Amino acid sequence: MKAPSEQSGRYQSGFGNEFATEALPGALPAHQNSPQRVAYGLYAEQLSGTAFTAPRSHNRRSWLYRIRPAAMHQPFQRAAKGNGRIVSSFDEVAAPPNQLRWDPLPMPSEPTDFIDSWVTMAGNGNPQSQSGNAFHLYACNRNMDGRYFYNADGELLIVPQEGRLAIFTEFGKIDLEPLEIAVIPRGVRFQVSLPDGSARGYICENYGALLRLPDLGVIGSNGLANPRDFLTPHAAYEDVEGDFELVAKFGGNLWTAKIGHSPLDVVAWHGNYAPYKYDLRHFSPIGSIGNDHPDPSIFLVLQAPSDTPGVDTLDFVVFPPRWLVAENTFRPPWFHRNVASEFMGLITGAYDAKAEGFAPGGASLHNCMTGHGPDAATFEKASAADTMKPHKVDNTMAFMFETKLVICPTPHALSAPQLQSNYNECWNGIQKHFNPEKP
Ligand SMILES: O=C(O)Cc1cc(O)ccc1O
Ligand SMILES: [Fe+2]
Repeated sequence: MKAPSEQSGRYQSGFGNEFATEALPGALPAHQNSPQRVAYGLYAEQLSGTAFTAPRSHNRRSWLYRIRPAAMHQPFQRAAKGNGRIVSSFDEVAAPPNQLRWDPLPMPSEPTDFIDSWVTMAGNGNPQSQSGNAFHLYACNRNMDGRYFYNADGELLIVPQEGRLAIFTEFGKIDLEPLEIAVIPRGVRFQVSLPDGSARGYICENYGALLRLPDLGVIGSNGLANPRDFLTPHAAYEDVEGDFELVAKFGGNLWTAKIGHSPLDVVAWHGNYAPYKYDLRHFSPIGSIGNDHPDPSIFLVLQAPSDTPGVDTLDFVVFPPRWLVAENTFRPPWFHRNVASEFMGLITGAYDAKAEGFAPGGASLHNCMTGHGPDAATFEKASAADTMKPHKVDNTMAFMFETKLVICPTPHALSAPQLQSNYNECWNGIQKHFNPEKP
């Protein structure tokens, strides 16, 4: 049998469960958290993800039984900010109300690991006030050998677009591929390797309330993202010593500390604060079976609520393969302006509102009250389509990070060569069809 650190991910199913898992039999203490002496000479340590006094329904914490406590490392020093393009404050440039769209990031020309490859495209709020979010892209081609990372600023929602990620966390191993997502909670240490040699995707850093499954209201007790499809790893650890580096993102800055052992040394853990993954192909969409295109809130996977009921600081929404059957209806997304701001990405295929120009790995930003919707080609096609026939939107997976907060692009995003200077022209070909003589 392989050593626990060499095994690939093994999972427990459910969202926010009270999980219990041990890589060695009897490593978890029974009926208590902090015995005088822990089995196997392990140290007990609590990791809290919410205030100690948070209501039970939202309270998240886990107990970790580890070879050495997390406190054991050299002092942190300020580190270069990865590739210099990680940003956590969003007031450097005035956010334009223009529609913005970017081509995919190219793979790096130099060996670059997951952490060093982040490019912040946009965001709002800041980690110090624990509100808002940042939207990053990554494109990397090197394993994090000897490097470990944690983010004190927010939980990370990782959306791979190309190439698998092997994420070894304190809580166990997550194997992630495009069309799956992972959430790494604030504070959890991890290391990313690239089984395919390179990888590209999107990261949402959520400074606000923890992501949770939305209420389903009149939909009932099933549908959308079902809790049993969320997978949390079983405990897995490595017991290795060496000249390693622990990188922390704290207060918007990257910090680095020497560490003489792997911090992925948790032999057993229990609790409800842990990383998880979810396969977007398991999403069970709800749609219109009569007429009219519904609001995109029907595609909500996870939400980070604000203090105002019904208003979120972050909604993660997917546009999965599905049948369109609404009759006498313009079936793609309609023209619209919202109070919410929308940062979109595409994992595979094409998005049904955009015939051209929105490439897998690319991104778009439509801020609050900025007019957008189907491009001219999509409008013409869908206006003439036969809606007596069902149509399958297939081989696609687009997604949206949507927030009540204005999304400010970073200076880099506004000057990047990937910015499409002619994006707004996709609406220029829209014809005037108005004829007061012809109802
Ligand atoms: O393409 C977009 O802009 C996202 C979106 C999709 C939809 O079906 C309705 C509203 C909306 O903002
Ligand atoms: Fe929109």
